[in-house]
Amino acid sequence: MSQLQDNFGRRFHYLRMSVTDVCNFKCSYCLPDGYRPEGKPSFLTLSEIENLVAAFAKVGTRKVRITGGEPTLRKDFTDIIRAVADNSEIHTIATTTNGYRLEKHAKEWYDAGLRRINVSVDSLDPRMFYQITGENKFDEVMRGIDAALEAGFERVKINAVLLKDLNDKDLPRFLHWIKHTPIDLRFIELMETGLGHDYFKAHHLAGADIKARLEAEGWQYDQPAAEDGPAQNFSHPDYRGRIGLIMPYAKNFCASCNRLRVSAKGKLHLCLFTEHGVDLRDLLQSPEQQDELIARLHQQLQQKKETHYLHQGITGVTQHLASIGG
Ligand SMILES: Nc1nc2c(ncn2[C@@H]2O[C@H](COP(=O)(O)OP(=O)(O)OP(=O)(O)O)[C@@H](O)[C@H]2O)c(=O)[nH]1
Ligand SMILES: C[S@@+](CC[C@H](N)C(=O)[O-])C[C@H]1O[C@@H](n2cnc3c(N)ncnc32)[C@H](O)[C@@H]1O
Ligand code: SF4
Ligand code: SF4
Repeated sequence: MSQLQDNFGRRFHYLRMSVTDVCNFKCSYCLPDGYRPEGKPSFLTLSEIENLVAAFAKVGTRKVRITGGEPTLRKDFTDIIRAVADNSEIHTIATTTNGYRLEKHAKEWYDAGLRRINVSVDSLDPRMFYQITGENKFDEVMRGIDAALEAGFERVKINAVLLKDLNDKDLPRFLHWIKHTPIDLRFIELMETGLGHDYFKAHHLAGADIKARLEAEGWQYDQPAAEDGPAQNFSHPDYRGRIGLIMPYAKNFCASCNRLRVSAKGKLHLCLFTEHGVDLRDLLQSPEQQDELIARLHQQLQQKKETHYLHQGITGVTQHLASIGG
């Protein structure tokens, strides 16, 4: 079966699969008022997830990231990991989490087959962490990261969204942390979302400023491997950790796009900022629908645009990133 490819020659081997919209944090740039259910939510079931992953694996997906909302709030989160791990075509299983349940479950998730974990930590100052996330859980999250490092994960990455007038003084603390700790720290430029226009205006900070500071301090740009996504990575001989910058407003950011997204309600999103999602759920009900599902994926890929339209303030259907998993 042929690999998923778009009209710009980009190949898609990475699926970001959202499994819930629910979240227990209130990050000011994402869900400032917390999660608000719209009616009775009905998220992908385990068997729908199995059918989805099987079809994507058949057309070249080798990496699956389980995301959300907060994916670890799913009671069957460990079963989801196991179901993805059971597919021998998937070589990398990752998740992105706020770290809230990590301390208790890191080992269990590792044993189920999870190999990479990205944890969101927007500030190393506990008070600022509370101010940004709406949860006074800094110590728990940091203990969770220690538990992940001990459990043997291949990669532990930390995501921090760059926020003007909030965490923009935190770089020295972050650098101090990764001097002796083998984590990959990533600074993500704040992206505008449908509900985040004013917040974006107030707090957007260009990643290029951080890049210039890092280069001045001897951090070196790592040449990307062929399968790498849009982050720019840097390393330094005096530091055990590395730094990545995700700068979606930078020129050519989308040229290395290698990922597709499926929402917790089973919609395919060709871009983080697509105009609409395409329902896949009707074709997730039985393994026998796989060929039809694959045909829909190939057909949809022809519609994928070359880039996002964020520079024009067009955020598509994405009201906040919790609705699509970031
Ligand atoms: N605009 C845009 N932002 C992205 C893309 N991929 C990741 N991001 C941003 O980076 C955030 C963190 O991504 P993660 O969930 O940690 O995953 P990742 O960057 O794919 O991580 P790796 O698989 O470790 O490279 C996302 O929630 C988005 O905010 C992308 O393709 N486009
Ligand atoms: C939507 S969350 C889902 C997973 C999990 N709840 C977490 O926070 O890690 C995924 C990532 O998106 C990032 N994110 C959310 N809204 C964003 C925005 N407007 N701009 C940039 N990154 C954003 C978060 O910081 C987080 O690292
Ligand atoms: S960024 Fe993650 S933890 Fe924060 S509100 Fe959004 S989904 Fe929840
Ligand atoms: S903004 Fe859209 S096209 Fe660009 S890298 Fe992200 S998902 Fe791909």
